[in-house]
Amino acid sequence: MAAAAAAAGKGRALPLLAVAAALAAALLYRAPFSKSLGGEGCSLLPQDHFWIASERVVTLGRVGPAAVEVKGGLINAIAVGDYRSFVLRRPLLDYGDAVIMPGLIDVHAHLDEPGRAEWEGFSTGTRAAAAGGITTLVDMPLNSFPSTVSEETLKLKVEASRDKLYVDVGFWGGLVPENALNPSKLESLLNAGVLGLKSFMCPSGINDFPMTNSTHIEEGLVTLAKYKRPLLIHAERIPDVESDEGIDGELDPRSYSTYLKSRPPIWEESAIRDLQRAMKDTKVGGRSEGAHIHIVHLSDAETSLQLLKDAKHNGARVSIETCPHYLAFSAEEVPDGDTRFKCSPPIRHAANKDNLWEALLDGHIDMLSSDHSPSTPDLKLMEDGNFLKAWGGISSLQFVLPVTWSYGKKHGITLNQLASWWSEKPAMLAGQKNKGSILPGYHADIVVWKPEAEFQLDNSHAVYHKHRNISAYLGKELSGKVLSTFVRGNLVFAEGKHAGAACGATILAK
Ligand SMILES: NC(=O)N[C@H]1NC(=O)NC1=O
Ligand SMILES: [Zn+2]
Ligand SMILES: [Zn+2]
Repeated sequence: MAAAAAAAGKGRALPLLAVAAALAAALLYRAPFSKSLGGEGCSLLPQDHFWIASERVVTLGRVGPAAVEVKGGLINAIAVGDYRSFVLRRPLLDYGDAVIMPGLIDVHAHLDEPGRAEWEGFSTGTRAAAAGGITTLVDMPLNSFPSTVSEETLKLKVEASRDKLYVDVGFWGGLVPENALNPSKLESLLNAGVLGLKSFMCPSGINDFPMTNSTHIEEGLVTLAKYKRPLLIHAERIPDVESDEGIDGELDPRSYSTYLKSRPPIWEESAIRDLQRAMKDTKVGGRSEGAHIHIVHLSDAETSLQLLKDAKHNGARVSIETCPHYLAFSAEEVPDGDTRFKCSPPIRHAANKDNLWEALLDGHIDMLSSDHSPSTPDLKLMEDGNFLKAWGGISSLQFVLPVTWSYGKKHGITLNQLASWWSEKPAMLAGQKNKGSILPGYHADIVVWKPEAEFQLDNSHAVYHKHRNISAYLGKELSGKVLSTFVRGNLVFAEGKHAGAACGATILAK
C-alpha cells in the first residue's frame, strides 16, 4: 500500500523527502497555499484544477513517474511513484512517457517593442516562446526604441506589452553612461521594477544604448548591491592595441573567416580582464557585496573562461551563460555569405565548441539563454552576404529546447541538467523564487515534450517568430517536440494551437 507524506511546501525539507520517495511506493507533497490567476480564454483547458502525469516527470532532483496537481495557477501537490491512488475525481491529463519539466526561463531575449516591433514584438515573440516550451522571458533593454534606461522608458515597455503576452515577461534595464554615475536615476529605474541591469563593453549596434567602461560598471554595481539584483554584461571590448591578426581591406567580407578575425577571442578576454576589479568588489566584504555579475553569451572557452573560473574560485559573485548557437554550430560549418549565423561574440571553431560543452557539463558555465536577437530580413543582407555589414543576431527563441537537446545528446546531457540550465539557474538570476522548478507552491509553469520525436525544421513547420527565414536553424533535423506548455496553470500552447487570449503577466521586481 502506498505511503503518503504531506510537505509544508517548498524549502529545505524537500531533499529529505526526495530520499524518502525512493523508499516508499508513492508520496504526496502539498503546497501550503493556493492563488488563482488567469481568466477567460487564457487556457486551452476549461478548468484550473487538474492533474498532469507521466512516466518522466523532472522534479525533486530526479526523473520518474509522478503526477502533478495544478490548482489556481500553482503546483498544489506532487505524487511520485505509484501516484494513481492520489489522483481521484479531478481530471487527469496522462502524458504517457512524455517528459514533464519546468518551463524554460529565457533570461536573454530581445523583443524589440516598442519602437522596432517590425523586428519581433511581444505577441510574436511570446507566441514563439510558448510554442517552444518557454514560460518566462526576460526582455533586454536594447533594440527596442527607446532603450529601457529609465523609469519612464520601462513604463513604455510595460504599456506596449499589455494584452500581448502569451508567457510571463520581466525586463532588464540598461546601465549606460547617462545613468551609471547617477545613483538616484538608477534607483528610480530599479524601483520601477527592472529585475537587474545590462551593459555593453563594446558598441552595441544601437545608437541610444552606448557602451560603458569599467568605472561605470563599478559604480553601477554599488547601487545594484543595495537591491541585490544582477548586472548582465556583454563582455567584449576592443583591445587597446589591435593585434596584427586584425582584418585588412583585402579580405572578403562574404567569408566567415573574415568576420571571425574581426572579433577575436581577445575581445572577450580584454573585457573580462577589465572587469577584474568589479568582480573583486562583489566578494564578501567588497564594495558592492550583494551585487552579482552575470556574463552573457560567453563564446571564448579559452582564456576568458579561465579568468572567470579563477574569479569564481576567489569568491567573486559571478555567473556565466552561453547560448545554443555556440554549442550547436562551429565556424568551420558556417557557409560563406550565410549571415543568418552572424552574432557577437562570434561562433568559433569546433574545438572551442567542445570546450564550451565541457564547461557547461562541469558546472563552470551556469546556464543557457537564447540571445534571440532578430532584425528585419533586409538588415541581414542575405543576398549580399556581407558579414561585416549585416545585423548581428541569431533568431532561435522557439527552437532552443530541441536544439539544446539534439546537440547535447552526444555529450550525454540529462533531463535534470536541462532543467538546471534552462529553468532553475535562470530563475535564480532573475530573482524568481516561485519559478524554475516543479515543486509544491511554485508557479505551474511547465513544458511537456517528447525528446525522442524527430522533425525537420522545413518550410512546413510552424514558426511563430516574426521572420522565420532569418533563423540559422531552418533546414536542420532536430529531436524534441513540445506537446504542451502551461503558464501558471494556463494551457497556453498544445498540439500546435495557442490559447485564445494572451494572459502572460509582466514581472516587476519589488
Ligand atoms: N544589439 C544586439 O542585440 N546585439 C546582440 N546580437 C548579437 O549577436 N550579440 C548581441 O549582443
Ligand atoms: Zn550581447
Ligand atoms: Zn543580446
